[in-house]
Amino acid sequence: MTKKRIQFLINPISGGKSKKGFERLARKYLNDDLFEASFKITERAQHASELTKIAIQEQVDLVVAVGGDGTINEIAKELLNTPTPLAIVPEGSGNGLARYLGISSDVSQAIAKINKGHIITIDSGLVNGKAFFNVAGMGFDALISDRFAENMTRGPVGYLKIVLKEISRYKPQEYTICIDGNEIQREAFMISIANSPQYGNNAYIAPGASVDDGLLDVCIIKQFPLIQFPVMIYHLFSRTAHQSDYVEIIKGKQITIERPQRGPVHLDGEPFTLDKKLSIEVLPSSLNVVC
Ligand SMILES: Nc1ncnc2c1ncn2[C@@H]1O[C@H](COP(=O)(O)OP(=O)(O)OP(=O)(O)O)[C@@H](O)[C@H]1O
Repeated sequence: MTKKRIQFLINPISGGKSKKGFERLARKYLNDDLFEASFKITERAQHASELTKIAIQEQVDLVVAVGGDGTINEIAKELLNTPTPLAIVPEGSGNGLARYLGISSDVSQAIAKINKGHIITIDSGLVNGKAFFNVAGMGFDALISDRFAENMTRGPVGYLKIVLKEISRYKPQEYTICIDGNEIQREAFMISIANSPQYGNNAYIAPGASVDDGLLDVCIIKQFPLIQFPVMIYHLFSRTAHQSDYVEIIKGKQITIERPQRGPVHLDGEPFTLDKKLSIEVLPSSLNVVC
């Protein structure tokens, strides 16, 4: 039997965790009767995309993201609408998509899934032509991703520190939102567009979202009094965000959002600056994932 060629792409900084022993550990658990493995370490942002393009040219059978949602994004956007599946070894700070897909952060268990080779097809989303697979967002959400990217302390503690610093001075923005032809105006603290239910670390912004329903969940979070912050956090972690008076969730396929000016948007936690008008759409069944 010909062995499948598998390309591991390792983000050395994701999750603030050293991956020095990763290759040895992965080789220990990977079934070498089935796979011929190659390992590459990313050297900078977007390098995982470049390496994925090369893997596709070399007709590799499977590309593995060893990192968090940002690493997955860089790899998956190249695998989008190709037959080549993505596999994930969760090594990020939040691991939103991997947690939703039930992929363990334990390397032996994540590799066991690869050995089994069960593949599903999931939806993805586009914001002004840029792909996301977990959650995209604007407003406070995007500002935090921006700050987090510059931050030296990765992981949930670093994230929380930035949130606490920025939250008291953040001003909500006016948005005109059109979801499948229905236009609404909202003043919002932030808007998240969810393909899968959670940001990461089991913080569920869209408890009813599903990666294979052909829909995106538009989560509009209104400005809330600071004293309500612990209650908002409780809603996120108890999967009850939809029950909060400050959260409105509308499902849709074609979405446009217009804001006062060009500004930050995050795609799977990675910061970008995009136009004031955002065209968002779901790409149903567009990515194969081992899980
Ligand atoms: N060698 C490198 N040096 C610096 N940055 C890198 C390197 N390789 C990849 N990156 C960047 O690291 C960033 C963070 O990766 P990733 O999102 O996977 O981890 P995380 O933020 O810790 O996890 P999560 O997104 O699950 O919260 C990405 O923006 C990626 O482009």
